[in-house]
Amino acid sequence: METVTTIAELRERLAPHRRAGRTIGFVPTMGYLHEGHLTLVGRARAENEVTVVSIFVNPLQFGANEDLAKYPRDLERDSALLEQSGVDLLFAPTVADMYPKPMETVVDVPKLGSELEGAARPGHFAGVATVVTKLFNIVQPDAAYFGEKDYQQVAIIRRMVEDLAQPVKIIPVPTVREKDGLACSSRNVYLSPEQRAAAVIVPKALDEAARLIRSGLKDVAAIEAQITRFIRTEPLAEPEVVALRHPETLAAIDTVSGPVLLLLFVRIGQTRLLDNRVIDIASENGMEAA
Ligand SMILES: Nc1ncnc2c1ncn2[C@@H]1O[C@H](COP(=O)(O)OP(=O)(O)OP(=O)(O)O)[C@@H](O)[C@H]1O
Ligand SMILES: CC(C)(CO)[C@@H](O)C(=O)[O-]
Ligand code: BAL
Repeated sequence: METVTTIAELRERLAPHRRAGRTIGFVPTMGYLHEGHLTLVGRARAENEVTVVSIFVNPLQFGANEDLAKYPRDLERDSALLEQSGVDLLFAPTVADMYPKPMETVVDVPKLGSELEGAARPGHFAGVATVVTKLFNIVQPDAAYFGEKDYQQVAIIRRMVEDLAQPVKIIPVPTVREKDGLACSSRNVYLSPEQRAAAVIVPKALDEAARLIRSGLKDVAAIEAQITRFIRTEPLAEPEVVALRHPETLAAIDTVSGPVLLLLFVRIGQTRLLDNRVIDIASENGMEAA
């Protein structure tokens, strides 16, 4: 594996691969890698001839009072993990490499980006769409891999790629979880042992919603209210977003009449945990019948 830090160097290293017509798979990350990231890398490697991973903690997607300065970083450990995983190129630019001038240009998907997690983090998704577009322009991958844990992020990136005809295939990858069900996340490291134990309420709330829907509850407001109460049974947990939505459009719905997305954004102390599940009772029943 080779590590490069500048846009020019990365383009230079990729040029021979591109001339040889090799397919390029790309995994954008903010580093402090865990099993979730390594699963994306595994998919990229299996499906492409060349694998590029980026590690860049993007200031554009952090609000003024967020954790940009304390976001966990360990490039040495990350490089070793990526090397072991068979990655070809690691792109690890500094902020000055990525943004030599203050950015004037913004890519925004304002409707999808301003609600749910976007309402709690104004400007966040414009920062994500802008850096992902810039990274796509630098790497020019055939396929890019994103975790479904960040469900709204995947929806926004898909829409951006479609609207702007960006020539890249977006591949969503299912959420990788710890043994007790908590989704792997770099920010889990912020949790004290007591908060880490409390965090299991998040995947449990996904199970509880599936149970309520399976039992025949269809009224979305009633299910959201019950899940909010369920999360609050854990005194350390404060639900910020509990939303049942259409799984493809993320549109609000009144009644469960097919597959639904439950999206959760839960604060434990200062740490916000994100999780979601698509609940599809018809297909569960179909599987039972098969
Ligand atoms: N548990 C997971 N399973 C699968 N993919 C994941 C998981 N966690 C993160 N990813 C994906 O890895 C990519 C890089 O994410 P990022 O570096 O922000 O990690 P993260 O763990 O989500 O960090 P954070 O704690 O900041 O949310 C994103 O596409 C993200 O969706
Ligand atoms: C896609 C991404 C790397 C853009 O900074 C980030 O939002 C993330 O890690 O999910
Ligand atoms: N996991 C998405 C990146 C962020 O929270 O800023």
